[in-house]
Amino acid sequence: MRRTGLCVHPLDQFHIWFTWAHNAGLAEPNAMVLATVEADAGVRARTVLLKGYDRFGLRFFTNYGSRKGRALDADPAASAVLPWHPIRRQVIIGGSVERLSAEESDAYFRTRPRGSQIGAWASEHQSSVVADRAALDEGYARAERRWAGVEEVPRPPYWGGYRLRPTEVEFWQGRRDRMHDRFRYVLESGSPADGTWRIDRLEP
Ligand SMILES: Cc1cc2nc3c(=O)[nH]c(=O)nc-3n(C[C@H](O)[C@H](O)[C@H](O)COP(=O)(O)O)c2cc1C
Ligand SMILES: Cc1ncc(COP(=O)(O)O)c(CN)c1O
Repeated sequence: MRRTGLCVHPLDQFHIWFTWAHNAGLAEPNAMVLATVEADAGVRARTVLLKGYDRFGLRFFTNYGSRKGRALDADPAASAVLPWHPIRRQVIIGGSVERLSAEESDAYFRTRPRGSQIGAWASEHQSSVVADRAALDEGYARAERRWAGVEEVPRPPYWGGYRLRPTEVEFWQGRRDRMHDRFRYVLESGSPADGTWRIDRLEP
């Protein structure tokens, strides 16, 4: 990797890499490990699916009442890792999240298969303890009956998206002898979409 070959904006560079990862046939190139801060439990990470991105940030969807949802609403700081092992690449994004608008969340929810839409209603309290599989299946059947005959299952009020607004983005390309290429974009001034980004090469 060469400094001169990098895009001025990290999300433009991300687009090139994401397209490459997609075309390389990786199983789930949009799977990203999202770390959040919890008031009493430190840091916690889990995988979510990246469902869209632009210069404003990266969008993912979840249950706002889940463990991650509550963590993010109390402290919006977050970091996401896209681990593209087969192509020896990694992207790390740091920043803070904001909720998407109801319209943006509605628009995405409408694209989900009906079964997943029902599932969101059945998993109202995502991340809380459930007695057993039977209780889950009953909940799914109840939600199915509730929306039977309704052509478009509405988005549950507790379900929607977040945008991770980047302030730092690192691109990592594995190379021989552990002498990897690493370039980090840091937002120096302005907003993520149209601010000024500094680019530094890092030691591997
Ligand atoms: C590949 C993969 C993708 C996932 N994508 C999502 C997602 O987009 N949204 C989501 O809420 N959970 C997703 N999950 C489940 C989460 O990892 C997690 O178990 C769940 O959201 C509860 O997390 P929490 O208790 O930290 O809130 C995914 C899991 C895997 C393995
Ligand atoms: C619970 C949950 N919610 C949301 C998603 C996001 O993906 P999709 O909208 O494609 O279901 C996933 C993907 N694994 C998931 O497991």
